[in-house]
Amino acid sequence: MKTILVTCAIIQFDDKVLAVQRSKNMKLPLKWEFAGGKIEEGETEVECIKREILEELNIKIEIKEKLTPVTHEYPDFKIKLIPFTAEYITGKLILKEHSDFILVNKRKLINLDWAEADIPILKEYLEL
Ligand SMILES: Nc1nc2c([nH]c(=O)n2[C@@H]2O[C@H](COP(=O)(O)OP(=O)(O)OP(=O)(O)O)[C@@H](O)[C@H]2O)c(=O)[nH]1
Repeated sequence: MKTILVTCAIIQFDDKVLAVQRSKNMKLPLKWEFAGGKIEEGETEVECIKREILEELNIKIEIKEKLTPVTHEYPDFKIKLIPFTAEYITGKLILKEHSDFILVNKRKLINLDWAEADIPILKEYLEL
């Protein structure tokens, strides 16, 4: 099975963190994730995550740190999910693809129904 390369960003807004919910017509419907998307040809990981965040959320972010990538096999596809921590810089948050978002205290993130590939990332982030 081919592995899809996907970046995602854990975006901090002061003391809160952004999580977004996939819409019911996307893959992994209604699961929570960190915004991001597939790396395009000729693009670096950092270029990808900044582009995806602008496209999906209409905001600009500053990348802080790369966390450990996670390879995960779903029943019908396999991804390598490449996480970054980031900080919100500017722009009004507008959801272009997702059905919902939440800004929560880091410790409350664990209560959401996450896409499976995100669980190890969330654990690493909670230990930072
Ligand atoms: N952006 C993002 N995608 C994730 C995360 N966790 C995770 O399993 N994924 C999966 O990675 C895949 C690629 O992300 P994407 O956002 O570009 O995909 P997409 O919905 O446009 O895919 P599609 O157009 O093929 O349906 C999705 O199938 C998504 O389910 C995450 O935290 N962020």
